[in-house]
Amino acid sequence: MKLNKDDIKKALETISIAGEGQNIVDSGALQNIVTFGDEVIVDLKLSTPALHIKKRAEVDVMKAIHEHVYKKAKVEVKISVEAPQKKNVNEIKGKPIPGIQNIIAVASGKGGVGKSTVTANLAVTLSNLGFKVGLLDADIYGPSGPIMFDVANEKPLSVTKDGKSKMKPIESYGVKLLSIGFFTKPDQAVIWRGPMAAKALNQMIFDADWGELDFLLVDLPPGTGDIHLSIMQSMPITGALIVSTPQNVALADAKKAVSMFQQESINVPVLGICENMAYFTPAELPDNKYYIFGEKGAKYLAEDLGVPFLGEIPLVQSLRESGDIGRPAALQKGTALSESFAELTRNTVQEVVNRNKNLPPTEAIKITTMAGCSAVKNKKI
Ligand SMILES: Nc1ncnc2c1ncn2[C@@H]1O[C@H](COP(=O)(O)OP(=O)(O)OP(=O)(O)O)[C@@H](O)[C@H]1O
Repeated sequence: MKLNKDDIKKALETISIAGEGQNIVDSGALQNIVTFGDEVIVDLKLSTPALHIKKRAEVDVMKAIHEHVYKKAKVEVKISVEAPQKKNVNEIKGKPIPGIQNIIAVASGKGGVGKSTVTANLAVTLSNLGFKVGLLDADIYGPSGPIMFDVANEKPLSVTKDGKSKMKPIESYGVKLLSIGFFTKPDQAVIWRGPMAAKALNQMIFDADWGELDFLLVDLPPGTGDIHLSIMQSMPITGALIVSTPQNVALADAKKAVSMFQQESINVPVLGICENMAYFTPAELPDNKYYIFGEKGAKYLAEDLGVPFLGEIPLVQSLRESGDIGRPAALQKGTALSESFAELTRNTVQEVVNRNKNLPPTEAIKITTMAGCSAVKNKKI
């Protein structure tokens, strides 16, 4: 007697794994059927290691083949178990924002290392490459977005979208910008700290008319504090980019920032580390490099932590000047500086692509516990 695989498959469509609604063919549990004369081997893949469910599946398969195909068939059932990955229930993730494909948080740990300068230049370089880019300046301690984009005197207007009043980001050099700086005077910044700042940020995230964006860059305040948590609770961050100088004190804080994003309860993929102020080259000695803050410290840190190194930006007077006059230096094409930013941008985009290919899409997870917050505070970093 030669057994027919289609008959066996049909027979197996009559049974299901305990606790699952679909039959074992439709549910994907059936992996393979092999026949030799009156012998048949059925491969099943189950999502549970529970012994009684495995036993029941084995018996059901035998019964179905004996009843529907051939009652003297010699049946062997091979069962493998592949448990679905457990979700971290304490994970801190906010709601996705419709229309926004990727959200990149730019963090530094230490203040003054050039996080905002790197973010602004990354934003204009992405925009020049044809991406739709937004920048949320969430640095409540020193919002510099409005100055760096030469829009310090502007105020976001209110527009009506789908019957709701929304804040319209200010557009400059092709980048849509919202900054806590639009709503504060420099000497008032302190009042925005804490819950008020978190509330204002939420409005800039959800009550703003960002439209369609390929990338929303979020310029975080220095450190690893409450604002970081509140941003991560508010929106699903695709990945984090860490900026550091090669100096030891900055590297120690950059390490803390990496560690914060990699906390189990936060679990934001770190796209990589960018080394800012990597070296100084005087205009009159273009071949000389002076490692004022140390040599390749951030590169070595990235290697140590097993995260990508995204690029190095030199210490250049014109970069500081361009920030102060509100015209990001990367806009000036064909310079060594714009090439450094182009390299950083290419690597960052590549890491976002890798991240989206290898990891599940960012999900909206409701916060049901504050475990994440205490975990951050308790973790030795
Ligand atoms: N590579 C560079 N070459 C020259 N100047 C730089 C460079 N990077 C940043 N700067 C200057 O250093 C200063 C601090 O930079 P920036 O404000 O970007 O730092 P930050 O890390 O965002 O600071 P904060 O602590 O406010 O978040 C600014 O005056 C900026 O113009």
